[in-house]
Amino acid sequence: MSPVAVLVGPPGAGKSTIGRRLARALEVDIFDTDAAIEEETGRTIADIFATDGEATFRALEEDMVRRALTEQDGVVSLGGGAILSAATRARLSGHTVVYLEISISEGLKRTGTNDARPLLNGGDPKQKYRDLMRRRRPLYREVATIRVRTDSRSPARVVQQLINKLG
Ligand SMILES: Nc1ncnc2c1ncn2[C@@H]1O[C@H](COP(=O)(O)OP(=O)(O)O)[C@@H](O)[C@H]1O
Ligand SMILES: O=C(O)C1=C[C@@H](OP(=O)(O)O)[C@@H](O)[C@H](O)C1
Ligand SMILES: [Mg+2]
Repeated sequence: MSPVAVLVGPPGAGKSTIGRRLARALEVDIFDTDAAIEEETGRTIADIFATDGEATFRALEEDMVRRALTEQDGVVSLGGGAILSAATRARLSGHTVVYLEISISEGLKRTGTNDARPLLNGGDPKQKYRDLMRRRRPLYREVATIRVRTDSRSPARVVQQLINKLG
């Protein structure tokens, strides 16, 4: 089994939202690795970060992505930091991987100020998002086979663009 598309990109790019809508449009299942981790552990991502730390979350995430890539045949949405794992990047090779691109200013607007994304909490969110993009942009580009810009595009238009590109 292999997903029809795997969505990657920074927080706020729309991986979860576009994943759901794309799956509906293609009439396939959606599998969001963050939601699956929360379901399997019975805990929120924020709680895992706060109690066990980022390294524990990354290990759970790496394993969930590994299973998703072999067990799912619909749309798979990853968390924004999943591509930090070299093993995950290697496993993405050969898959249809969509990089949902977003500007820093729009990404910040979409993630806003809430507790759902522990990585952007505390300190200066703008600086955090900038640092995150500096480190990750080359990794998103490395794994992507398709790129779609999401700035000033409604979710419906992003999905339409994506369907055109997926062919
Ligand atoms: N193309 C878009 N235009 C405007 N808002 C969007 C778009 N895509 C997603 N959003 C909004 O941005 C927020 C973050 O989206 P989400 O799908 O959770 O992103 P991700 O999973 O990549 O972090 C949500 O409130 C969502 O409704
Ligand atoms: O960028 C990151 O490191 C993270 C992004 C989150 O997912 P989204 O990208 O769906 O917000 C979630 O996996 C976790 O909070 C860590
Ligand atoms: Mg998400």
